[in-house]
Amino acid sequence: MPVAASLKTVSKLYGTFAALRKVTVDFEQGRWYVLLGENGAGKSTLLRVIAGLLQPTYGTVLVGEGPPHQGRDRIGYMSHAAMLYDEFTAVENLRYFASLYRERPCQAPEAALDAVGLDPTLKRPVGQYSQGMRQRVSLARVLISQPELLLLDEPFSNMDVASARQMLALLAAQRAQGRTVLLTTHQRELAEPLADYVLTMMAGSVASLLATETAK
Ligand SMILES: Nc1ncnc2c1ncn2[C@@H]1O[C@H](COP(=O)(O)OP(=O)(O)OP(=O)(O)O)[C@@H](O)[C@H]1O
Repeated sequence: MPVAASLKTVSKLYGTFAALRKVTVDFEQGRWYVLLGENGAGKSTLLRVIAGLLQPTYGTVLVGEGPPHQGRDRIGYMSHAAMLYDEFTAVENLRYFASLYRERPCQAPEAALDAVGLDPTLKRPVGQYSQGMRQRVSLARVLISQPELLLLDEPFSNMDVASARQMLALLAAQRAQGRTVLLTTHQRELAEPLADYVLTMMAGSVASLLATETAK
């Protein structure tokens, strides 16, 4: 099975505190991983290291064949913070983000919004959107460049269950197209039924990596 991302003895230290401790794990291409663990277990740090936003203190991270910054265009990262321009409409936000990808064909902003269940004709700036709507725009921002590796940090944290389920269906469609999804959540009952693997972190280490029925 080809590997989308791989970590070898990766540690991330803040002073003497280890947010990640000697993490070694391969993420197979086209699979869906749910990352679980208590607050502070290191889930966000793991995603940020794979996204190339954090440099590990020790160890090696590969995305495909190379380091994360080489594969940057192939990665879609969605953090807790929405990373949107509040004074712009959703279409304007997406048009701007799409313009940052020079080498990569992007979806039309309207199509990306439609795909996440938002009305592309809304003229309100996203600063006036509800949190759930902002998260949909964030997901559209991530999906617009059609990345092969999706790193999603708590994508449904402020959503109602119906919206979260819609978003999960959308992500399932991404996976069906061969994309790899790594998703952290505290709502395991929502995401776990669709996942191939459940990775549980504890105090900066991988406590377990278990295949679900879906993976078999
Ligand atoms: N810049 C930083 N400086 C010092 N400590 C940090 C820094 N960033 C993260 N940490 C610490 O590293 C640990 C892991 O944080 P991380 O955000 O990866 O956890 P998490 O599993 O994603 O938690 P949550 O579920 O609360 O988001 C935490 O104890 C956090 O306080």
